[in-house]
Amino acid sequence: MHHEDPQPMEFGPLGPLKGAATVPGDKSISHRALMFSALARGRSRIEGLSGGGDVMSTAAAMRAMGATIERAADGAWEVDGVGTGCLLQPANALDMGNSGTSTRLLMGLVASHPITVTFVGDASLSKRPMNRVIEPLSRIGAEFTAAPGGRLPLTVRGICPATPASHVLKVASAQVKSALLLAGLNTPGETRVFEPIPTRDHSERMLRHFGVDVRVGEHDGGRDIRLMGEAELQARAVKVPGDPSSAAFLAAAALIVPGSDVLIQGVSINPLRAGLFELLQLMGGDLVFENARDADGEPVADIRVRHSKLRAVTVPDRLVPSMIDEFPIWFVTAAFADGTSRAEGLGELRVKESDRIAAMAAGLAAIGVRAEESPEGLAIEGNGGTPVRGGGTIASQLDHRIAMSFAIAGLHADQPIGIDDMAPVATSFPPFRETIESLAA
Ligand SMILES: O=C(O)C1=C[C@@H](OP(=O)(O)O)[C@@H](O)[C@H](O)C1
Ligand SMILES: C=C(OP(=O)(O)O)C(=O)O
Repeated sequence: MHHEDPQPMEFGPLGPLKGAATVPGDKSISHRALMFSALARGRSRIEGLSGGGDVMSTAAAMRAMGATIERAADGAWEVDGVGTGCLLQPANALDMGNSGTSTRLLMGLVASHPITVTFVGDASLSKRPMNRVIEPLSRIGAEFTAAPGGRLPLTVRGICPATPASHVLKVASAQVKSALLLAGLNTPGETRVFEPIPTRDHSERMLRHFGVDVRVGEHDGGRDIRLMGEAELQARAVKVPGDPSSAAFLAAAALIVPGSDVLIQGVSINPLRAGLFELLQLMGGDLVFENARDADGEPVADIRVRHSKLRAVTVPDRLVPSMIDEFPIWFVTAAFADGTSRAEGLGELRVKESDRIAAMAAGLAAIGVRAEESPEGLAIEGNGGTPVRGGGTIASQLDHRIAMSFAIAGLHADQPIGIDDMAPVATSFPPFRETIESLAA
């Protein structure tokens, strides 16, 4: 495990943001592209993979279990996979860094292979709950030992052949859903997952792209997913679209900084990821999708965003899962709207890289924004679009999204906002600062 030196930084006004920008490849899709190509037999090629630290944790883990993963001269990644059922016993514990997605999906993959794997992670990841994956994976026969409360460090003893199961998700979590589907790949027969509330469906879409028999039915507002094991994945070419969760920061910046007009190119607008964009439109934000197209089964568009006068809004429940990672930057955006904005049903935010409700409430108070925390929500008093007071130093708590959210607030503040540590931003958006500066130039 590496501990990087903290990188304190200040963010103040930079002038209107103008012109075009791109964002790193989608983090969720990148994890899956690496895992599936590492499991396929033959050579896959991935274009647009995220270079963020979380995705590199997945790459290192798949290498440790036998895949060859190399960067080609043109920047694409080439992966030689091992074949389903043929993951190798890694020599050492797998270091998942800051990445919940890597940890939970790989726990599922390992669960149906005849190997024993220990997962470790940084201080943030070591606080996050893993029982949500341990419990259903125990039903297929895998065995676990974990730190108290079902946390990392954690060891999975996989079972082969595993017993196929039919699961009903207790939390709306694409990570739990995906862990169970990935366990199903090397399990004989049918693995079934019912999610009462639909979550991001990148695993289902990409498994089909790799030739796996995955069927999705809809009933009672939920989704019933059936996967047929033991699945032979076919090596494929994958194009990873831009990350909407990274684009969210640029879109928010353009909306709140007067005079801005920005085009964010090639972003995934998967309906189960695009909740924030719809919400910003509901608030009166001038945000439109241009040139909508398809990239290997994922919908993609360029997103044009201009500075706008925003109205406060109460977040409709139906949008919550499709903007789950965007709440920190939405809270900041709401601070510039006219009136008090509210969101409830956000209990999951308390178990992300930080407690994102508490971290945002504390940070907003520090920059002069009134916000009121409830057990599962936050209400934010907006100022109608004037600069926030700013000043102070934000504790980013090893959470990239907290750090980036307050950096954006600094772009429309009377006094610059200090962030105690911008290093975590490299987990998802390494060129964050450069991208903002290039739009301001
Ligand atoms: O499946 C995924 O790629 C992710 C699912 C979400 O987590 P949960 O499954 O915990 O909701 C999200 O917050 C995370 O950033 C990525
Ligand atoms: C929650 C996040 O990621 P993960 O769960 O993979 O750490 C995130 O990127 O906001």
